[in-house]
Amino acid sequence: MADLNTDVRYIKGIGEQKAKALGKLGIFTLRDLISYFPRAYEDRTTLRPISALIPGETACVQAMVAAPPTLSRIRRGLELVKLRAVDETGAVDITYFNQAYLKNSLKMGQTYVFCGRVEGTLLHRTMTNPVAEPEGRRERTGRIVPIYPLTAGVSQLLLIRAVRQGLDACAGKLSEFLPEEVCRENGLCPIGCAYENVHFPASQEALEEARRRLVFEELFLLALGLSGLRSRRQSLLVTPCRPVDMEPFYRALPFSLTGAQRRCVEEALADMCSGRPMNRLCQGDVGSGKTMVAAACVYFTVQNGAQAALMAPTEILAEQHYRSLSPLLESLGIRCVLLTGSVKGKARQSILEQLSDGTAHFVIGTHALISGDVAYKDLGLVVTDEQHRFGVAQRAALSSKGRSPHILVMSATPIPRTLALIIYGDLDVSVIDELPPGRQKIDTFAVGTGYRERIYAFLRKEIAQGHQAYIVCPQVSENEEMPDDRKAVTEYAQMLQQEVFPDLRIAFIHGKMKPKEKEAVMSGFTSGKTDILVSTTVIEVGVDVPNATVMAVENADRFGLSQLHQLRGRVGRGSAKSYCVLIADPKTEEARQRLRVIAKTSDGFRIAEEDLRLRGPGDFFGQRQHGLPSLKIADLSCDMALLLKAQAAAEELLRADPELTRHGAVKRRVQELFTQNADTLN
Ligand SMILES: Nc1ncnc2c1ncn2[C@@H]1O[C@H](COP(=O)(O)OP(=O)(O)OP(=O)(O)O)[C@@H](O)[C@H]1O
Repeated sequence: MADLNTDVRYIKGIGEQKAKALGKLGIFTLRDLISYFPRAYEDRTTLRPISALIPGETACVQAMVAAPPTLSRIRRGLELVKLRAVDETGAVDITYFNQAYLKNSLKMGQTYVFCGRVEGTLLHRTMTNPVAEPEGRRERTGRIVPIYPLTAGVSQLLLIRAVRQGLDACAGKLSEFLPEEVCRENGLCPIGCAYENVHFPASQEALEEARRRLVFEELFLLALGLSGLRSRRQSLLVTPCRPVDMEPFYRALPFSLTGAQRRCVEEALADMCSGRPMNRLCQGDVGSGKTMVAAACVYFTVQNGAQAALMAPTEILAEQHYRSLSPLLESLGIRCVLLTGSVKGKARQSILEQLSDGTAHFVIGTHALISGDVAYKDLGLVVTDEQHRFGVAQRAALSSKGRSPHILVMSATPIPRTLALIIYGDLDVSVIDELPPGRQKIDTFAVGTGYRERIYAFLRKEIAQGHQAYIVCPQVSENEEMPDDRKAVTEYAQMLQQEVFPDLRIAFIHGKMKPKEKEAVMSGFTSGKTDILVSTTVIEVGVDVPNATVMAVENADRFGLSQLHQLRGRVGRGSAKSYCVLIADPKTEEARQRLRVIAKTSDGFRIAEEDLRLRGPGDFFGQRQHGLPSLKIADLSCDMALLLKAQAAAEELLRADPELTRHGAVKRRVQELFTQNADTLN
């Protein structure tokens, strides 16, 4: 007797080799098999007569093979099977490439259903490689057919047959685990019905119902799990910070904080005084002034007698933060040090000593800050960047270095709050929804490569007025896998210097330069000694040079929306009018659309939403997921309404039964979902 944990080899037709191939898709048991959801469907319900087949459309037709199929060998590696199929309305000529066996399996006089793209003309219809099935079989035709993601050695037909058997073997074993009232209130169909129809939909409506139930279920379990993490964190106790007079800090700033910055600071300080470890995400659009919120928290922590660490995503940024924050904080009596991978030998030793004996109050660096040999006297606060995917495991690594430090995560990706709850899991969220005063809109233009001369003239004009410019240029290479951005940048900079701007000061920077070289180039640009900085996307995040007013991006169609928004955010950081020029001859409609969106939208929120819509959540999350369970069926770009419902239902259930003691089956499912990612969530 099979159950959900039975090995897939139980299925007829799945031997060692096929089982191995299925393993690559993560399918080992019958449960995995029936939870392997289609990525799309094709509605092959309607069978048309041949006379209604229109070239260019995909359609299904029921027709009889009129004469024995012929096989011809054109050359090595190219065999054609040809046949004519007829019904009472006409004929269609069908060709198969390299499927010689069909010569004998498709038999004259028998009727089949053929599905595929119709080609040719209305007078002479043809089809190439259509799916063919004897009439009445209905595995791949005559119904809504699932389309599964495949891998080598696993075909659609194999999956369709295996899933069919899997469902038949397990149908009775799928017991309902969602509480009855949750199903009722949210109008969810029963579990067995959902699994059947998500694979083999009886109708479009049944498919919708099935998907709805499974998406809800997934988001519901996720929401429950995340709440669990959150409440576990809230049960951790730390010594509450004491309130501190922040006036000296505010007075030391060259500007007053915006209302939004102040609110974020207050939310963070309240967390730190609460007696529980802070775990807060501070979200703000590019240039909204997140660094000062961090600095305020650092000041507060050090006044409380503890140390603080700021972990930047790149060395360039770590150095920039060190340059801008240390004069401010040192003037307030806070000892700041910089610790990156390139600080070595004696210097490193000395910094490590200062951190372990507490003479250094604040350390800025890269991921090296949580590496094994760094010990702190009393680490109270870690400020980090969303790019670090700072999961529970990293937090645990840090906690072992002292008490449970407060954590503040900075993010320049403004995403809807409900989504943030999922992406950032168990973090509380603050939003800086206001830019510092005096900022002007960045004028953004998308232009073709034919405009390059005019752009150079424009750069020259801006530089003549004392401003600076960035030019970002990724390599466009035949070899998509290994674009050599370094070469692109050095050659472009050389060309500009020799042929276009012999009189201007041009520098270049890329990720593969030595840290010392990078530092020298950046400080040259920051101090105004360089007019134009040619760069790869190493300058994408966080670089802050307010005197730069032009960002030109070559091959702009190669970047995603959020990335373009980040790049554009490198200008318009002071009060001078700034410009962003996107240079591209986009080849696809999607790329054109992206450039249009970025040119007319400056609101990071809308751009993030659009990005999510255009790219789909896979890519969006691919970069950002913090070790959360991956979603099998929910699509957060269009399942938002369901997400809200699932979150509400999860909260209600937890209010009634916080430990889920009365809902053992739900609890088990949550644990299963989260233990699949046990290394990051424990
Ligand atoms: N309240 C303010 N008034 C005026 N200028 C400010 C204010 N807050 C920050 N700034 C300045 O605005 C610029 C951008 O600030 P910051 O670098 O903190 O932005 P950010 O939010 O980290 O942006 P990004 O995500 O692009 O790195 C800096 O030059 C900073 O000195």
